[in-house]
Amino acid sequence: MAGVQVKSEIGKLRKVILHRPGRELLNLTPDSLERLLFDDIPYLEVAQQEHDAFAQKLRDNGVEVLYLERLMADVIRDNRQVREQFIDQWLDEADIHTPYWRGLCKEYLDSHYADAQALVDKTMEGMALSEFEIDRSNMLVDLVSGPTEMIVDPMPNLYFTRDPFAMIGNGVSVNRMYSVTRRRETIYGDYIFKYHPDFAGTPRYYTRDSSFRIEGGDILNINDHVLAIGISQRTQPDAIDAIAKSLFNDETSTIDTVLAFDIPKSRAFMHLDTVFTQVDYDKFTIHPGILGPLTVFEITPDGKGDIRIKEMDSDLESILAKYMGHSVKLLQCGAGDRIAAEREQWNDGSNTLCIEPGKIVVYARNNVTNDYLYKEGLDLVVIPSAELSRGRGGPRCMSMPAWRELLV
Ligand SMILES: NC(=O)NCCC[C@H](N)C(=O)O
Repeated sequence: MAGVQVKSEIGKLRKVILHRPGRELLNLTPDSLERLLFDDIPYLEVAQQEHDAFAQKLRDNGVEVLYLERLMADVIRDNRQVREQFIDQWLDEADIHTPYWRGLCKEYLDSHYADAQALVDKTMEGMALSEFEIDRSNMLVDLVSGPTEMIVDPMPNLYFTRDPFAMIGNGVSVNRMYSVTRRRETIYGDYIFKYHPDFAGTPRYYTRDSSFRIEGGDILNINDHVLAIGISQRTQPDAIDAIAKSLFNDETSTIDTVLAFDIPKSRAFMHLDTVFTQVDYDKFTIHPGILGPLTVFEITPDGKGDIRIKEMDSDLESILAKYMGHSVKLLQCGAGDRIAAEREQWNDGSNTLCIEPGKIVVYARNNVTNDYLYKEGLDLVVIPSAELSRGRGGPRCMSMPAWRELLV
């Protein structure tokens, strides 16, 4: 199973990429929360226990669990040149204010982080001013900085491996992220898809240096011909035009239709998968809040290397039925209770990870939605969620499938 294969949202999951939350969460402070896209500070030890329980449930269901941080360490472990290149790129993008501090950071990494795994973990954790024991009496900027000042920000959102890159069929979109804080996350994917023996050579349909923003949470593989992408707070329509062209003109891709779902642009609905995920051949979870305002556009090749766009004028069920070839049922988060829907939506009640048709991983805390999904015949793999949910992402956000069995 070298390379990637993701031609649906529901085919039996065989291989997945996760990131175990690490010390980067310890560098969240009340003042940095908003900028770093968190609403509260998770208790790391418990978040790790919950994440380990998630990974174990996946293994118990026959899924090979790969960790982003280990794949990245594999890439640099025995390759001095790639290691140097990685450090330089990470420093270049770390928003370090002066060449003097860049030099100090490089020296610090070289002298303290010879071990590949320790180095990768450190790049994720960030660097605090307090780690450097140097005379700062000649630098006004350092003297006025508070003790929690970070020289390099942490990357606390890394455990949402869904977003920085996304598998589409046998290829990958390495994304340009919406926020400054998440932009550096794609460095890891870039290196893994360039240099890791299991992933090098995977066709790329989008690159991190593109002009427009797109995130993996907006990308849903409906089947091997149809891809759905959210126009959301995170993903710009221009990026969807670009990726559609790239998919239609690349002979490794079988996608011939992209459906662009125009969802409200807000934090509660940040990605399409925050409000809409497939759970079975003919079932989707959905947040009722998007049903009214949803507009869907169909994008197809025009036969001359460009694209043709058509606004769909039917309801979501009819649109999905048209492209899937059978009727579908939409299962509403909160089971029809609007307050439960909004509360559980905030904790990713619609953001399930399907591990085979009809079997989904869900957060324990969304009990109203979960009871309803259970009564609708779904097989639920329930995971603890007190701390993980503070980052505003659920089981789908916390996982990037690398291999799913094809549907028969
Ligand atoms: N696909 C997703 O909805 N991912 C969740 C990302 C949460 C993260 N705190 C963010 O705001 O980007």
